[in-house]
Amino acid sequence: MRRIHLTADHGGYELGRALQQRAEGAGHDVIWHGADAVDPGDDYPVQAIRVGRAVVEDQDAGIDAFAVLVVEEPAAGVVAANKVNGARAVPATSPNVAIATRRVVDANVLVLGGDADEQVAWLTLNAFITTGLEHVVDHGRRILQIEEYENAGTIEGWAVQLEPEQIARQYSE
Ligand SMILES: O=P(O)(O)OC[C@H]1O[C@@H](O)[C@H](O)[C@@H]1O
Repeated sequence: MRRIHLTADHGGYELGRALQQRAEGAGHDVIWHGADAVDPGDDYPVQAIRVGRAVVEDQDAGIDAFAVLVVEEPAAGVVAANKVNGARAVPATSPNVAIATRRVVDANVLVLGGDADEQVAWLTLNAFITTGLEHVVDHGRRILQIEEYENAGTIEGWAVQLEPEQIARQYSE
């Protein structure tokens, strides 16, 4: 069971709701962040940033959480969600793509296209939430560099100087 912060704009509303039902049926702790209905006037940045913030806050608190955003054009949602410090938002059109994003960059926000096949989207979501980071020393160091830039505005400092065991320890904390 995982917490899933789920949201969709009018470009992904029907698929978002379908995924909500499936995820709840599978026993996950699903938090729906809107919209409440198809609203052509809603804007994806609000929802993208909302779920980006929610997943980062949960992960900082040690909660096993992910975010999923469904919009018409995934790239738009990815750009918006990645403005949140600590959010690593990626688009994925298949389980294999989702697995790669999790292994390499420990992505925490999955952005799906509203016209995706429901079953493929569900399998993609499941692959995303059940795959972990691989090669923690190398991949973790690079993620720590991103976080260093987010927090300090530089990648010249501590993250690039860590020893492998420090990276593994730091990343697993
Ligand atoms: O309703 P329109 O503006 O045509 O398209 C909305 C979609 O276009 C992009 O902003 C987002 O992907 C959103 O889902």
